[in-house]
This record gives sequence, C-alpha cells and structure tokens, in this order.
Amino acid sequence: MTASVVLDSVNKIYGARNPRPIYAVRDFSIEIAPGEIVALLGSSGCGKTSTLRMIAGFEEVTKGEIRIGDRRIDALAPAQRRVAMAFEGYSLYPPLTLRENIAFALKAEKLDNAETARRVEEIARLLELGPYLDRYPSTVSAGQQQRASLGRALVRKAELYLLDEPMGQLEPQLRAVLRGRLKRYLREHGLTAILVTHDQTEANALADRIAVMEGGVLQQFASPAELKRAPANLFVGTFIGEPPMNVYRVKPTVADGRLSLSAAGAELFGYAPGTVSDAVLDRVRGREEVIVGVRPADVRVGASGAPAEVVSNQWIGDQTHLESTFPGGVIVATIQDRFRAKAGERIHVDVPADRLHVFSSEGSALSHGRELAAPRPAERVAA
Ligand SMILES: Nc1ncnc2c1ncn2[C@@H]1O[C@H](COP(=O)(O)OP(=O)(O)OP(=O)(O)O)[C@@H](O)[C@H]1O
Repeated sequence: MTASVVLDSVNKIYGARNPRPIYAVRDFSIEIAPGEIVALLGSSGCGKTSTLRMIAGFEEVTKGEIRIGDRRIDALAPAQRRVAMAFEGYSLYPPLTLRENIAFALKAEKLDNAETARRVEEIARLLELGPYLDRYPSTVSAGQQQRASLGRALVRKAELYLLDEPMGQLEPQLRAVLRGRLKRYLREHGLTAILVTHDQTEANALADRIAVMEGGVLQQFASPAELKRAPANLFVGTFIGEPPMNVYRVKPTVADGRLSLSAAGAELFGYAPGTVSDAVLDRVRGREEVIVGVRPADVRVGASGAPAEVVSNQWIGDQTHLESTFPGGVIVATIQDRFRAKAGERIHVDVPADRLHVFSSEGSALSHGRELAAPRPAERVAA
C-alpha cells in the first residue's frame, strides 16, 4: 500500500522552445520513505506546484526521473500512477453532490454500495463534512469545497497522496483541528504524502521532513527541528522561523582566543576566550566578513552586551516583541515574559555563543548554535 518516492534530478522548463523559457524546477532530487509525510515549502513561484503536478502527471517532466516504489512513473498517464491528488482549486464535479463527488473517486475500486457508503462516511467524519454531504459544490463554502476535494483524494487507495495547499481556504481554528486529524489519518494508515504549502506552520505541524524551495532549486530537505537548528544557508535561516532571524554582516576578529563580531568599527557581539570552540574560531579566522543570524527568541536583554535603544515594545498576549536599534541596525527580540520598557529607553542586548548562526558572506552555513560553544572541560578530556 505505502511506497517510497524518488525524484531524481527532476527539471521543469515551461516553453523550452520559446525565446524566453521559464526554468521552474532545477535538478530537484529527494528520496521519501514509505509512510513519510513531506512538505514542499516556499514562497509563491518557487516551483512547488510544478513539482507536485509533475509527480501527478499533469505536467511533463522536462528532464529527470520519478519513481514510486520500484516503478518509474514519469512517462505514465496520470491514471496509471496510483497517485491521489487533492487540488488547491478543488475541481469537484458541479452536477454531483459532495457525497457523490467523494464516492466517484471509489468507482475504480468496484466496491459494493455499503462499503462505498462506509468509506465516504468515514472520510466525511474526519473532515467534518457530514452536514454538507448531500449539497452541491456551488451551494457550499470554499472551505467546504476544499475539504470535499481533500476527502476525494483521501478516500481512494493509492500509493502516494499529493495535497496542494489542502487547507488554504479554512479558517484558522478548523485548520488547526483538521491538521491534527489529517496527520493522524495518514499515520494510522501508513500513507506516503507530499503536501504543497507556503505556510510554515502547516508544514511544521504535518510534515516529517520539509523540502524548502526557492527559485526552482531545493535549498534544504530536513525535519522541521533540523531546519531551525541548522539551516543550510542564509535563505533557509531567514525563511524558516517567525519572527524572522535577525541578520548582520560583520567582521570577525579573533585575538587571544576572544571572538569579536563588529560592524562599522562597533562591536555587536563579543565572546570571551573559551566560550567559542576552536573549530569555529578556525572557520571564521581570517575572513573579511561573515553573516551572523540571530533568532529573536535567542536575544538576551539585560545588563550586559551591546548598547541598544527600544523602538517599540508590544505584548501580544503570551510574549513580548521588542524592537530596538543597536550598532548593527535593528534587532528584534521575543521575550516569554512581559518586558516593561518604553520607546527610547536604553537597554543592552546580547546573544549567547551557542545561539549564533554563522554564514559565509555568500550565505552558506559555517556553523550553528551549539557547535559555537566551547566544549566543556569534561568533554575536552574525553576527546
Ligand atoms: N503553465 C505554465 N506556463 C508557464 N510558466 C509557468 C506555468 N506554471 C507555472 N509557471 C511558472 O513557473 C514558476 C513556478 O511556478 P509554480 O506554480 O510551480 O510555483 P509555486 O511555488 O507553486 O507558486 P504558487 O504558490 O504561487 O502556486 C513560476 O515562475 C511560474 O510563473
């Protein structure tokens, strides 16, 4: 029932023979394990829908290979691929009720009426569609149509489920509930699924691994936690996480084991000898410039660190969003408690060494968080 999926150097060029072809997907390669839930995440136009449509068979693969289990599928007709897809644009049959639309997807399985009815009811319960099953698509809301489209995909038996922005039209509360149920359903049935979304909350909540895309190119394929802990490059670092990572171009100076990160002659962050590992000092030593990334939750506001001035301070019900200026420019901090400081007030900001992300001046990752901190004495001995 479940299958692995391989995309091997998949490319999509629209209008390859036109004077200005559009390179939508470039050498995209991933391997998905049976039963794994993967999200394709990226901003509008990054190529995620083209990728999904190539897997479904609605777009031709310009170059590359797609395999489900041990079958190569990229040259097969959509119906032969054993793939079920829920469309962002719903594509329900207008003359059929939602119940008939969902049941229609089961036609090929040649089930008896009772089993068809049972499967439709099960999916309708999962997606809270019960009360609308006997209505026509034109008489229900966009969110209800979207859920019916999702139901039509999930009710089928397939080797792979493709979900294109499956919850885009739902209100936040229902979205959160259905996300949980959808994940449980996919898990319980051991289904392999690829989901397209531009919403990182959705990707984080549903996916085992996320493929972050930009400009048709895969930037990183990793678990939600790994994307946060060790972004492969500056794009992933700033794209993942809310509010976004603070970013500064700095000059690193290493003197007597002390690391100083400065901009325009002023020190933004300084680390005493022994607080940064030798490996990291070696990686930054001698570079004219590196880029440091600091997540807002990792900024410490207190008595030590760089001098800063509060620009705005907002309590958003469960945390404080504090925006300040300091020698690096603007720094945004999130603080779990209520932090009382008015605009114009002077504070200090600091970032522990084990929270800093360092990228080369071209944006590739040099080191992250924990590896920045020096090993503790016991670990040194063990090493
Ligand atoms: N049928 C098409 N013909 C020509 N260009 C296309 C076609 N479909 C998509 N494109 C282009 O290919 C690129 C990738 O589009 P795609 O729809 O795959 O991105 P996306 O990440 O899914 O965006 P969105 O979230 O807005 O749907 C874009 O530049 C888009 O304009």
